[in-house]
Amino acid sequence: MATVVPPVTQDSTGSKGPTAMVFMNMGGPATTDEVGDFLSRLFADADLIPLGPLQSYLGPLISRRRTPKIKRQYADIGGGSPIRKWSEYQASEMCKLLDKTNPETAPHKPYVAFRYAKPLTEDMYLQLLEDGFGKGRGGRAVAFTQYPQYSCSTTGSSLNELWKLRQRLESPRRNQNLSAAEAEGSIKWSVIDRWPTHPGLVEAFAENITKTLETYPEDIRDSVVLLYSAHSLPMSVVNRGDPYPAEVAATVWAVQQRLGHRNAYRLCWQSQVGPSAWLGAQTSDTVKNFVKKGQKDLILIPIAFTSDHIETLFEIDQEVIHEADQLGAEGRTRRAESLNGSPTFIKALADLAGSHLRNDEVCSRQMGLRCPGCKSERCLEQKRFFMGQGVQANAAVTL
Ligand SMILES: C=CC1=C(C)c2cc3[nH]c(cc4nc(cc5[nH]c(cc1n2)c(C)c5CCC(=O)O)C(CCC(=O)O)=C4C)c(C)c3C=C
Ligand code: FES
Ligand SMILES: [Fe+2]
Repeated sequence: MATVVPPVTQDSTGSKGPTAMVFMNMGGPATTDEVGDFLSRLFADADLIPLGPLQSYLGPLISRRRTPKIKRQYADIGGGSPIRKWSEYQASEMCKLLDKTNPETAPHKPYVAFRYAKPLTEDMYLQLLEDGFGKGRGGRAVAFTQYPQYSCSTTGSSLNELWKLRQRLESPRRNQNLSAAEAEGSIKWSVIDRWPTHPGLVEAFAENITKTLETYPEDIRDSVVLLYSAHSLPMSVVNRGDPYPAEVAATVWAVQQRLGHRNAYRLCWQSQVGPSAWLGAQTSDTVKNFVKKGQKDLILIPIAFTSDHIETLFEIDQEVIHEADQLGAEGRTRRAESLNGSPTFIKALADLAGSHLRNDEVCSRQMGLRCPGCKSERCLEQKRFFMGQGVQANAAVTL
């Protein structure tokens, strides 16, 4: 494989570098004016919201109808989502650590690829090519999902999009401008597809929970109930066999173990949208029930997202906790801080990425296995592509 023309000085380039570290996530509107575009991309995504043959008609209709309400929510949390700020910070701090721990793949260059907001996956890909990756010169890039637990509706959707753009921008079959030789030297992708029980992630959650526990008087601290809250899934996705509910539960169990099971806990699910059946118990009902029964000392812990977003800043802080107070919680229902800029969390990201790079991993074995109820050709093709990128090329890709 040809090497990339390094975009930085030769001195800092290791024998296998440079390496692009691409943080994948859903993204969020940076300003209230971007809410319409964000929702229209979200409702156009058949991997997240399958609307059948009417997707291109119904998607824009539903997104236009929801825009005013969601705009107000972003206005209430300060006018936009902080996800871009946190993602860029986390990625660049992680790359600084990797340059020290993994000099052979240095320099590590941070990129962010969002599914529904800027910078979009396409913006990231074009930037990679402009920076000297691909275009016949090869180079290595790691698609690092920022969802710790894998769902086909989140990480799966981002990987399908990445695979689609790779076909469009680098495949000789789709792009007549590329010769076969150039395609030979296209970007070598690997994927960090899930990390629900990474010890550093668990430590970072445990640290933030402990900080919040310490705001309660010592004599009642052990009787505070920990309410882990994750974005829910439609039951149709759960019943298809999506891995997310089991992986979220694995994170919760690992954090509970790290905390020594000193507090009782429940895992509950938030943010369901629309009239269909979603996985419960719902976070808001759970809090209301506990408070009504007299259990007011509750800590809400967002467990499936690594930075703040409307679901923490609006739904938990302004709706759920407000409701608890109205029912008499007297400020005793609180929220643990999101991971955001936690140095423990950033060290965990570097540790995870560092061993992925050192071990030349392609993706997890688990990624090859499709959901038992999956009928999507996109999933099949995407998995074939990413599984076939390296030494595991002949590993079971799936039916
Ligand atoms: C791990 C996190 C998430 C999963 C799993 C997830 C699945 C999922 N979401 C929808 C529909 C919507 N989600 C919306 C917003 C939204 N979703 C997540 C995370 C997960 N979603 C976040 C963090 C956000 C907010 C983004 C931010 O604040 O920056 C929305 C838009 C908001 C709204 O209209 O209410 C929709 C719609 C489905 C259908 C789904 C599983 C199939
Ligand atoms: S929906 Fe899970 S693999 Fe396709
Ligand atoms: Fe969502």
